[in-house]
Amino acid sequence: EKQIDKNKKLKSEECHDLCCISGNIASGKTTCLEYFSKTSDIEVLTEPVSKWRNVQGCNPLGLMYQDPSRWGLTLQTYVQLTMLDRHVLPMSTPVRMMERSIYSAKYIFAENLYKSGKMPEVDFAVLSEWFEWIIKNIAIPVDLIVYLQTSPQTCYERLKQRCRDEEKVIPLEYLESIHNLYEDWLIHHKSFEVPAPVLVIPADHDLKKMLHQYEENREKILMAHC
Ligand SMILES: Nc1ncnc2c1ncn2[C@@H]1O[C@H](COP(=O)(O)OP(=O)(O)O)[C@@H](O)[C@H]1O
Ligand SMILES: Nc1ccn([C@H]2C[C@H](O)[C@@H](COP(=O)(O)O)O2)c(=O)n1
Repeated sequence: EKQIDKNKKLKSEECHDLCCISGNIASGKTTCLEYFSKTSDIEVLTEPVSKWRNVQGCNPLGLMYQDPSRWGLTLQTYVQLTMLDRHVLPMSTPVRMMERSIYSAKYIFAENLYKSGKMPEVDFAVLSEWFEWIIKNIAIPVDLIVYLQTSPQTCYERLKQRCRDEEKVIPLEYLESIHNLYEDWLIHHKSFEVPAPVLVIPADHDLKKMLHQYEENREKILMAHC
């Protein structure tokens, strides 16, 4: 409750809009953000994937895909830190669009590692305590979650096309698990509290149709505040 109060206070005082673009791996989040980045007065923050691939010369993303039981906590701790860093950056424009959030890192990716038996219980407990501490003590306001809803098969095809080295080992089943966790969280409300209203955009379509849908939803996305 305290957290909700804090969020409201921050929102009414500053009247800024934070919209998180969420969805499965390779669902088109970065492409969507690139499109909106051409609009003035919008700040776009993509996920800091380059950091996850290179922290002081090490590659926790690659290590996690090679051996999730050993490196899952390492990656997710670093993801949590870098996402928090994104959330607390002071806003300099009326609207910020951000790729995913600290919530999806925990509720989707950490949860998936744990539920699939690839993250040991003690690792999950430590990560969970960190997460709970953060959301209790630091205001992380989100005004809107835009969910790019895709089929896992579409993501699998786009993932192969993108061809990121670390992700070559990802099977379709992994994308299906991530998809189910997103659906349970944002559509069926069966898992965790959703921190903001959700706008669902069907995202299996070709780029032309996607850009058309972004235009159709522009107002809703940019005017989620106040
Ligand atoms: N609507 C679309 N149709 C076909 N390919 C797409 C579409 N949107 C994105 N892509 C391509 O799919 C890959 C993943 O897209 P990206 O925006 O990087 O996804 P994400 O940021 O969600 O991981 C990229 O190669 C991108 O060019
Ligand atoms: N909490 C997270 C967030 C992301 N990842 C992985 C998934 C992808 O391989 C990569 C970047 O995701 P994308 O922006 O392409 O959807 O990072 C993770 O393992 N844990």
